Amino acid sequence: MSLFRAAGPAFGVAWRASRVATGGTIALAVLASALPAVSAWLGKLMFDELTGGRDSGLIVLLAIGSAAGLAVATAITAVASYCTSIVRAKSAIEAEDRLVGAVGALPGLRRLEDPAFLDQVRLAEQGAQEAAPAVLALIVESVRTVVAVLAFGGAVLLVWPPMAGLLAASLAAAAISQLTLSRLRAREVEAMMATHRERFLFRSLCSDIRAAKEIRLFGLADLFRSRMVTAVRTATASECAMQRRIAVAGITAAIVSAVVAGIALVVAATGAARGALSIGDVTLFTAAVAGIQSPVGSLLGQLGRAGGSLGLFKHYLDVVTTAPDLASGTDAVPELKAGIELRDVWFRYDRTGPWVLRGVDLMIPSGAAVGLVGVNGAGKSTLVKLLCRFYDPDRGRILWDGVDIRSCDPAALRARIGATFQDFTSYDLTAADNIGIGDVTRLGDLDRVRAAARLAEIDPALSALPRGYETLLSRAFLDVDDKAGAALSGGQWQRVALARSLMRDEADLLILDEPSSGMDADAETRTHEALRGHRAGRTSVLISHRLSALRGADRIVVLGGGRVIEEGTHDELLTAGGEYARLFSLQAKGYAMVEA
Ligand SMILES: Nc1ncnc2c1ncn2[C@@H]1O[C@H](COP(=O)(O)OP(=O)(O)OP(=O)(O)O)[C@@H](O)[C@H]1O
Repeated sequence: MSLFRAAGPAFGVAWRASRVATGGTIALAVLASALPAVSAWLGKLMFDELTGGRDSGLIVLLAIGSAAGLAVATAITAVASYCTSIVRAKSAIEAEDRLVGAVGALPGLRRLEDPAFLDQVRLAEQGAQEAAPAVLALIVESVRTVVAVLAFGGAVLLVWPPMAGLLAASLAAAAISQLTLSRLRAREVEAMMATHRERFLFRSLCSDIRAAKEIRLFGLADLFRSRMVTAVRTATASECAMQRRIAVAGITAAIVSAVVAGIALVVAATGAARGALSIGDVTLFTAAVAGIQSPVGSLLGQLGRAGGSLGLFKHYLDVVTTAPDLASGTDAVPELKAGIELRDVWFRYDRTGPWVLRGVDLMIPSGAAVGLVGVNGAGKSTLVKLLCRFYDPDRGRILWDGVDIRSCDPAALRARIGATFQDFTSYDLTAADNIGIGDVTRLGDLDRVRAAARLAEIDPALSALPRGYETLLSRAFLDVDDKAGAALSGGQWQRVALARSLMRDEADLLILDEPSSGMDADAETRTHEALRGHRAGRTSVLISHRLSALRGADRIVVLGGGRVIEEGTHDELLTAGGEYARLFSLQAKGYAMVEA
């Protein structure tokens, strides 16, 4: 998309954000633009009267009129700039809302795992803030310029026609250099994206509480600081080079316009000396040259700034119109009756990468508890992500009661699933919200929240917090009463995440990916017993490296080489003496050695 084709949508953002303020800004600009010409004309009449009729009453009136014209123009400009600030604030909300909405509405995870897309989102954020007010300012400057050129152009043509050509040539040269600069500026921002990303990464690492222990223990502070400084220096050097170009272009433009204004003065003065022009004509002519140069200069400056912002706004448009990363499915998802079946499912994260799943065939019967086992990297979490339809299989199908989930509305499918992911999120929210968001329809239902917390055995710890369930679970933000929030242990956070997934107590499918890896052995056993009771008769998929946690599962599935290599109950798999039996006896031996 060409730079200025993005101008229409950018103006659309301002217009939708506030029609009154946007329209008002433009209308006031038209008004304010005409006044300097009126003022200059009154000034010319005044000078002519001074050198001609010398009617002092008229002279005073013309002087007052000329000054009043300029004063009113200044007042209108101030009101217009107030309107612009409203447009700026409201269009930033409008654009940010749409941008965040578009990213949040992506149904899958693929785009968010693509660094190029993430860079584009960061550029889009910048474009979303700047483009609408920049385009509005460009329109205002254009209006000012057109009115000024029309109003003063006649005077210039009348006095010395070649002056119009001279002005046009100097202004065209400035326009070309501004446009080139604006393109360079936008390209520069894009090119420096990786450097800014690195700079941000190291800067945030240095103050991130989650990294603080390792940074201190491994003595990484200097390493990260120097990497950040290197990134900052690279970005600064490039920014300085760009500023040099802008300065050179600015100085050249200033010299050219001073020369043109000088020529105008010489032409007018010699004309007056020859008696061809009146003093009033001289003042009008020189005011006209300045009156055209000034708005055109501002317009060109704004053209440069708007060009840079529109370059970034193109990324905004790309992000907000980005195609969904999953084929659209719209079917409702009925309650699970028979079960979920994976039929010859193949999957890899990118087209050229290795296959993670290579033809998985698996039945998860409704009402059954299925345990998933496999070494690190076997694809257990990947399989779970496919069940939630964060990605679609590259080959094969996942059937929900016989219906391919590709045809289902992803949101409807996910509404039927409760899950604790291995890399769950610890939200900087209150304890109640941290659990309640597991079912946003019951976010404020404290009884439900506490029931889920009791199941996950975290209710006593949360009740004992200074503000109970209203305590902020964050060390990064202050509580409502300006006190630091509470910190939980790793295992306690895991229980909070588990409670969150249990908020959907009617979920057709509960997925628990290593839900108890951070819990002590007692707690793990109790938690699994409680979950078994709670989930009796409901479908669940449980992943755990501690095989004892899976003993009670109705069916245990072992993944290896991207396929299901064993399947059966705990006893059946032990009897079979395969991979599961090997892993189980290894763990049992470990416990026996500890006990001995
Ligand atoms: N988002 C991703 N992008 C690219 N590759 C990924 C991604 N997530 C996982 N992988 C790769 O897919 C493979 C399987 O990962 P997965 O997390 O499914 O394994 P897992 O069986 O759950 O392992 P673990 O027991 O360590 O949790 C790994 O080789 C991993 O590198």
